[in-house]
Order: sequence, then C-alpha cells, then structure tokens
Amino acid sequence: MNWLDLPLIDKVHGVIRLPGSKSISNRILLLSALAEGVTTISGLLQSDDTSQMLAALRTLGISIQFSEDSNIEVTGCQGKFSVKEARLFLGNAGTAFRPLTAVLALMHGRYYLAGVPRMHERPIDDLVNALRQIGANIDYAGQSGFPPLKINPANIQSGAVAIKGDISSQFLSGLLMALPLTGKPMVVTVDGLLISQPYVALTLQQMARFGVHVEHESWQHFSMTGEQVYHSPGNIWVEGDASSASYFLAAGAIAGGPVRVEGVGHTSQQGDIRFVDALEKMGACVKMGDDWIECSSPRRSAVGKQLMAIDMDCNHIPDAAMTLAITAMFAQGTTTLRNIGSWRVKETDRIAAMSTELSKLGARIESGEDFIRITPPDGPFTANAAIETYDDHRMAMSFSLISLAAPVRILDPGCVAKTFPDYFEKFSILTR
Ligand SMILES: O=C(O)C1=C[C@@H](OP(=O)(O)O)[C@@H](O)[C@H](O)C1
Ligand SMILES: C=C(OP(=O)(O)O)C(=O)O
Repeated sequence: MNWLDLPLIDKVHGVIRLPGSKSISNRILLLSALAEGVTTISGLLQSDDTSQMLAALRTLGISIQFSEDSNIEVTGCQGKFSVKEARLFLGNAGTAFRPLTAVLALMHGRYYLAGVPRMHERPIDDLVNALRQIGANIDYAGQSGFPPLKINPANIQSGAVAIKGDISSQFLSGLLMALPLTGKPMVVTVDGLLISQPYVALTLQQMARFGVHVEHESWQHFSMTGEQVYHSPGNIWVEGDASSASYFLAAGAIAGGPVRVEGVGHTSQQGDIRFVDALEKMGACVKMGDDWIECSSPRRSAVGKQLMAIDMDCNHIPDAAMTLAITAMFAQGTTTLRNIGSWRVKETDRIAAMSTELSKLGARIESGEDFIRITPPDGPFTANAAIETYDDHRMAMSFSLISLAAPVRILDPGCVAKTFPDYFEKFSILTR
C-alpha cells in the first residue's frame, strides 16, 4: 500500500478553483446522451466517476468528442441507444449505476451492469422494485437486492410508481430521469421518508435544463406529462463541486484563512452549499458571492478553542457532513452529527470508518446506526497516525485536514481520483 505523509501546517490561505460538480456532470452527460441534438458541455468533472459514465455511454453508441478547449461535445440519441446489447462496468459510481439502471431498463435491450466489489454491496432493490411496477424485466446476477444486474427487454406500462427513498435518493433521481423515455404520463410517489432531498431538487433542475418539467408536491408526489422529450440546450456549463469545496472551506475555518473557493456561490444548485451554515454555527466567518465562497477562522471566541461544537441533522448534506466530522476535532466540546444512516451504504461504512480512524487520533467517539458523536482529545492529536481510507475518496480528503494540527499519514491517497484526482496538489496551494 502506498501513502502520503502530510506535515504539520499551522496556517492556510489562498484561492482554489474547484473541479466540476460530480452530481451535475453525470446527470448532464446522461441527459445530453438521451436528448435530441448536440450538447457542448464546459466545466465537466474529469474523474473516475465521470469516466465510468463516459465509457458506458460510448459503449452504448453515443458519440462523445473532447475539443481543444477541453469542452465535451455529446451527440444525443433521441431517447434510443443504438446498442441494444452490452456489458457495462461502472466502478463504484452511484451517479452512473443507479440512473443507467433505470434508463437501460426502459431501452428494450439486454444489458449486464456490474461494478467494483463494494458496488455489489450497495443495495439497489428499491430502484429495481419501482421499475418492475411499470413492467421492467431485471434479474439479479449475484446476490438478490444488489448489483450486478441483468436487464432484459421490458413491456412498459404507464401509471403510478411507488419508490422507497430512505436508503438513497439516487433511486428516485434515476427513475425520474428515465421516465420521460416511456413517452407516457407518470406519477411517482415516495413510499415513506426521502433522504438527501437536495439531490432530487438537483435532478429536477438538470431535467428542466433539457426541457422536461416535473411537478412535485412536498417532494413526495411527482408527476410528468407523457409527451415531453429531452432537447439539448446547445451549450451547458457545470458549476464547481460544492462537496469538494467543503475541505478547503473547513481548512479556512480551522487554520486562519481566508480561503476562497471559486466555482460555487449564492447561485449554486447543489445542496452541499449549505455546509457553510454549519461552519458559521461553529463560529467561522463566511462570505459568499454569486460564484465564490470565502471562509476564515472565528475572529474571537469566548472559549479557549476557536470553533464551537454543534449538534446537527445532516441528512441534507450527507457528503459534506464527513468534512464536519473532521472539523469537529478542532472545536470546543462534543459534536453530534445526526440522521446520517446513509453513510453505512456509501463507498465504505463511513460511520464505522470515521469512528475507527478518529479514535486513532485520540478522539472519543460514540456512534449508532445513524449518528456519530465526536469529542476531540484534551491534548494534542496523536502525531503521524496512519489513516486507512477504505477506498473512500472522502476519507482521504477529509483526513487531510488533520495536518492542520499534527503530521498525518494518508494511506492509499490515490482513492481521491473518484471525484478529485488532483486534490492533494490543490490542498498544498493553501500552505504556500
Ligand atoms: O444524486 C447524487 O448525485 C448524490 C446523492 C447522494 O447520495 P444518497 O442519495 O445515496 O445519499 C450523495 O451522497 C452522492 O454523493 C451523490
Ligand atoms: C456517496 C458518494 O458517491 P456515489 O455517487 O457513488 O454514491 C460520494 O461521492 O460521497
């Protein structure tokens, strides 16, 4: 196993241009592929997760060209992939696997969808059960309820679909993006709780950019008329990744700042932008423009340490909440992050991974099925701890912040390639 040793850093400041949003990039790639017309995409994220989507779309017959100015041109298939039989490998990209399952289930072809071993431990039955209600013909090729999947030609009926949304919002997002392909009116009802709701809002926003409008009532009932098809908007732009922004903003809150990120701001469509509310609650100073956010440490504090602990429901920001868990190590008191049960079925069991690795630094941790409680050590953090990252990009990126208090070793740092291949180069800019 390789590693990266990060020395102790006592001050950070600087400006970071963010990579494109993973969630928007993969949605836009898929919608461009399904649309009528040619879409030129600028600002697309280039990382493992988007490579999986790009490779899958090419296998399905979509023409994708990179231009010299690093824009991408996608020629849409008007709702019908030319390739009717294919085997797709989708790594561990939830934003590729879930929407492609829904789209291919309606494509009248034969497809085999697989991923890395961890993807085969991430449930998908809530999506499969919903698709079966409208006539999809999907078999589990391995363990029931999990990828890999064998998709067979379907006999699609219009009507009502109920879908569960308490394990992942990506099932609902995938279903909604696929349904216009049926050409039929559809009504979708969320059966029970919907988690990670801002990602569903993001889905509807991207669909609207391609001309398809979905009505919804309180994020529980969704309806769309039958005649809507995706049309290319011509040129489209991907904003910076708000989850990737969280590491730099937290660094500014912890170690001086100001740190400015460019590419997200007031006008952002992403839910993780709300991470800044948590930083402000902890006492950090935050400023925001349309396209940038700046963060620095609290100016003064009544307590000995600068930042203050918080108790917060993080259901709306599941990814940036990992950054909060590390920020809690720099706060006075005990921080509780609640309603994060989805952490258990992401790149790794993130509640378990976070608990184990924070304990190595001397923190006291309490955790349950859907929460984590973090009390930082009374004294200095354990120096030179070797942090396991469990093939989870967010473990590697969030634990890099520990170097703001103690030297730390990040094992398998290359796992950041899932969403942010040059993360550590960008992080080092803050220390110059
Ligand atoms: O739809 C999306 O783009 C995402 C939704 C979230 O997943 P869950 O809905 O599974 O929480 C998030 O964690 C993931 O990184 C991206
Ligand atoms: C949960 C994540 O990824 P995925 O899209 O694979 O679910 C993530 O990026 O934190």
